[in-house]
Amino acid sequence: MIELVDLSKRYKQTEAVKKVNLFIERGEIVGLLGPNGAGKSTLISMLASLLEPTSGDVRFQKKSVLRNPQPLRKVIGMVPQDIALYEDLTAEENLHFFGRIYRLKGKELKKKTEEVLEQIGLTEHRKDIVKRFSGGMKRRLNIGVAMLHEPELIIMDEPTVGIDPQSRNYILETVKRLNEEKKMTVLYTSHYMEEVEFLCDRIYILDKGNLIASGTKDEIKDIISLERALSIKADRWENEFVTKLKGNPLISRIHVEEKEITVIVPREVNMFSAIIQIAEETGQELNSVNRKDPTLEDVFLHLTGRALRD
Ligand SMILES: Nc1ncnc2c1ncn2[C@@H]1O[C@H](COP(=O)(O)OP(=O)(O)OP(=O)(O)O)[C@@H](O)[C@H]1O
Repeated sequence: MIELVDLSKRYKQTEAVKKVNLFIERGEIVGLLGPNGAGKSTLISMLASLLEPTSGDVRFQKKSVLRNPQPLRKVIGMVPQDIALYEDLTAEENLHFFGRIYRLKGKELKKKTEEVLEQIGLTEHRKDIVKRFSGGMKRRLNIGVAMLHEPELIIMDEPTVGIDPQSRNYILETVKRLNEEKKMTVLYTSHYMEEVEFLCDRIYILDKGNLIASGTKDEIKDIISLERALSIKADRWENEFVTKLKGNPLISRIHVEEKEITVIVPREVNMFSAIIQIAEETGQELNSVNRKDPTLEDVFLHLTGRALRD
């Protein structure tokens, strides 16, 4: 359906996107994963022909859209990161307003508005002023606006940032449902691994403007099949314990959080006893040491040496 070919964007000093190649097939949910500043917003703005690339091409049904973006624009619904709604209007009034921009009117506009309110779970709040909505409700309405003209492809730029868990789940379920029932193709960007793992058929991982991995979840997790991730848990860390782990030559990657340390080690090495020994030597009390099934988060740590949300 859509193909990006060697797509790049440079803003003065910053190379925000570097020669990215990516494709989206009809009916897929594709995840674009990367930490803040990785270039996700820049990439999807170029894909939606809202931003001109420095070089490379965007193709829709095998034709370049750079000179002729209209056919692509017609089938795209874009959910921006920033909420774009009229705060003093009700949910329904907002949908009517944006519906008219999409040239919907009369009975059709009414019908689409009702359908969208139902899909985003805001039917009961249709007459409420948006100003009084929670952050999560506003986001849901923002998604509703992008769905009014029944886009074939919906692009969502981190739609769950800064909202409560309940709204977040609601949004994730809605995306799944739209894909299954309406056969909507979805490009979903996020820096939350678990969202992408839950939703997406295929995943692209972007870091500092470069695509560093792509494939199905299993393919991506296979990247670290020669290694394994171990989780070490404790209430607090002794500095010396952490220093010794960091200095251990068998540990290729380490990520330290308040109560959990994740280490990546070669598959054939039995690190359990070594970790317990280091703990004994340094007076570190441990709650547990467990082998973890690799998550996409671990893959990112493996590939970049950094955690996604550092
Ligand atoms: N208009 C702009 N002018 C100059 N630099 C920019 C502009 N927009 C983005 N950048 C830079 O390009 C890089 C990629 O930014 P982008 O917003 O695409 O990343 P992102 O992955 O979407 O991150 P976030 O989740 O924080 O939005 C960053 O270094 C950013 O500072």
